[in-house]
Amino acid sequence: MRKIIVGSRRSKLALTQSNWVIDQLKGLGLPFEFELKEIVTKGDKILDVTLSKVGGKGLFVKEIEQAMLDGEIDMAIHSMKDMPAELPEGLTIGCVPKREDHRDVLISKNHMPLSELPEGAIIGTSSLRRSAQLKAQRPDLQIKWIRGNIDTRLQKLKDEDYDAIILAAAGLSRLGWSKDIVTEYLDDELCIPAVGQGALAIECRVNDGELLKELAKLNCRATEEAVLAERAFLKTMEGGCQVPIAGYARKTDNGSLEMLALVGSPDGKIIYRDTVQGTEPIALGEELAERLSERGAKELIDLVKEEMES
Ligand SMILES: NCc1[nH]cc(CCC(=O)O)c1CC(=O)O
Repeated sequence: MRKIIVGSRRSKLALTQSNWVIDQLKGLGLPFEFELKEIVTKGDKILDVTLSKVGGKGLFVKEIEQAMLDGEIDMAIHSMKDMPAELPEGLTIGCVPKREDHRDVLISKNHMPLSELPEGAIIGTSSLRRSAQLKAQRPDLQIKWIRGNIDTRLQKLKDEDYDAIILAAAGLSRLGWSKDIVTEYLDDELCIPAVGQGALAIECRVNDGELLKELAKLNCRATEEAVLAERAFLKTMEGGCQVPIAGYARKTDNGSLEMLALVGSPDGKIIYRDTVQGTEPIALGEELAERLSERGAKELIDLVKEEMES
């Protein structure tokens, strides 16, 4: 029986996700043995620097991808939202399992929802997307960067002067946290999630036909289509992660796809958002990107990029 080497970051979330996928694949009776191999990435080593300053998204993914291209590992499980818009040549997302809850949640010290937090309350997040959307609703809020894994952030909320933090619902539930710790689920009106949030990406080599054929058994078509639309949007916007950018697509009851997206300024003063419906995922994501661009989102992105570079 072929042994599939699964590369994983060493974080608790990454290991949990990797083991979950392996269990699912075993449950589906795949004709493979699996072995988990831990890989310590650059992103895990520099946890005290703001993500967008050290190369952003690709950081956690790149070294694992290199190991796959080098044949040291055969597949890897990533949080879809950590995946850059484009994959290196030779690699592909072979399977997208069913999406978890896509929403962000607010967890506040005194269990006060966003609307009741006191004037000037301190919110912990290091996501421009989250801070821009919160500031758009509540310009008085103070954003204080917070880094570290999910458990660390929850501990910092207890120990430090944050009034609340924002986390992804999916990460919390995968790590086994009860829904009771959530103060408020942020709906799409309040905070559109990151592209891919709540979904997983199983990455492997394009030419590994044997593995690809078997991975298809765990694929969720509805999630795959939603993620295709969201990632087409991301790619067309060329946002990088210096710019608040959000996108979420879902299948509607009539079988078509509905997608909403947002691009904004980091201070939340400028927000472009729109929604489209359609049937072809990639075209849908591109259409939304073009619509936002026409209204000024592209100039905003270029402006923020220029400011970052100067
Ligand atoms: N930003 C880091 C990150 N990458 C993936 C998740 C878990 C949620 C997911 O898989 O979408 C998280 C934690 C968070 O944002 O709270």
